[in-house]
Amino acid sequence: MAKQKIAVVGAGLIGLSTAVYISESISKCSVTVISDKFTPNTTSDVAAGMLIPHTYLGIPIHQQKQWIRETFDYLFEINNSSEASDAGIHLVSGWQIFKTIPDEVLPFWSDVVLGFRSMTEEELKKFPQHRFGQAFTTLKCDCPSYLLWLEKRLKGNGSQVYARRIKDLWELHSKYDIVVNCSGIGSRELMGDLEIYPVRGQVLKVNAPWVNHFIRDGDGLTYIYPGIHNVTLGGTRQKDNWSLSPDPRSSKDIFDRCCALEPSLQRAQDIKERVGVRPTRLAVRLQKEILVHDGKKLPVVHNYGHGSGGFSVHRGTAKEAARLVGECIAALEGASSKAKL
Ligand SMILES: Cc1cc2nc3c(=O)[nH]c(=O)nc-3n(C[C@H](O)[C@H](O)[C@H](O)COP(=O)(O)OP(=O)(O)OC[C@H]3O[C@@H](n4cnc5c(N)ncnc54)[C@H](O)[C@@H]3O)c2cc1C
Ligand SMILES: O=C(O)CCC(=O)C(=O)O
Repeated sequence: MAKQKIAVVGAGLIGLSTAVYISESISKCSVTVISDKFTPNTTSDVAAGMLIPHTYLGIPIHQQKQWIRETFDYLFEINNSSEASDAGIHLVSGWQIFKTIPDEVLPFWSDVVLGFRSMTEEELKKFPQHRFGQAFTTLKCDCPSYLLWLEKRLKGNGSQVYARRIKDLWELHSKYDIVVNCSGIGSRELMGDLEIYPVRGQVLKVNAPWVNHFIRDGDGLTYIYPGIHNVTLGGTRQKDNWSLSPDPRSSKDIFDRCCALEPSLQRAQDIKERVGVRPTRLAVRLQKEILVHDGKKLPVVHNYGHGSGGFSVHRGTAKEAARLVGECIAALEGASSKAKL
């Protein structure tokens, strides 16, 4: 039987990781990634890349936990291999701190990360404004390195990558059998999906190599995430704001908030401002849809709307998207053998 031709739209984290999963798990297909932007110009490049799960209110917790576990296990395996430095994956330990005791003293992902425990009184002395804290070790991606590594894996297994903006997924009908839509916030226009909205995030990337413990305020607004090449200082969460221009007042506010938690950051050098728009949705859209035009059909698998948590769940959602692609292939093969009878 001829190989099914799969087009993956989007070359951010979700498109590349989904394309890798499909190309490495389904032998009866060829994969082409089509995107208008690539690393270093995607939202995924701006992210801190921490595996710190965010809750999707529209998805059952057991499902989210499975995605997080699959992602953690996958990246931990890379971290334990000679690929770790190329892929930009490393372990990082630190603290999430709270001014008041949180509702979730034991979050649902506490047994996925490593060594989760409450902070001791001695540790909390570093943060006199905070009363409670959680200590754990998690994984972090250096985002541009990880995106390049995924792209290299794809090209290495014979997949194609093209630059092109898609106005309508139907454009792909004449050349491809199945389309996988990983266009992130682009799906608002591409699919007319008004359930997805932008949440603007501004961060600073600074040189402060002496900072190697992460610190996250439990309100989710202020964080210090040490990485391989720089430390990410955050942040902002501005709903319905599309602006990709850095706002100097936000930069000062972020810097001051982070210095209040880690005063040594006053000496940070080489401060760069970065902005991204989180593709936010109550639930990741992970489902099949059949587009129909003039009696012709095009199966589509959607995988978009990862909001603040794309890095934390990407391998799990890529696996689920690949499973749906497998179902589309089975249906296409079933239809073509029936046609031959
Ligand atoms: C400041 C900030 C910090 C973050 N930190 C973290 C973190 O620490 N941990 C975490 O888990 N998550 C984090 N996130 C969230 C994470 O970045 C996102 O969940 C993730 O990057 C979404 O990936 P994506 O591939 O869906 O989107 P994108 O990276 O935006 O990729 C979408 C792709 O689709 C392409 N595209 C769109 N429309 C079209 C079209 N019509 N035709 C062709 N191509 C199209 C784009 O060019 C792009 O290549 C952070 C986000 C921000 C903004
Ligand atoms: O929320 C965090 O701590 C990680 C960074 C992030 O996911 C974000 O800013 O969206």
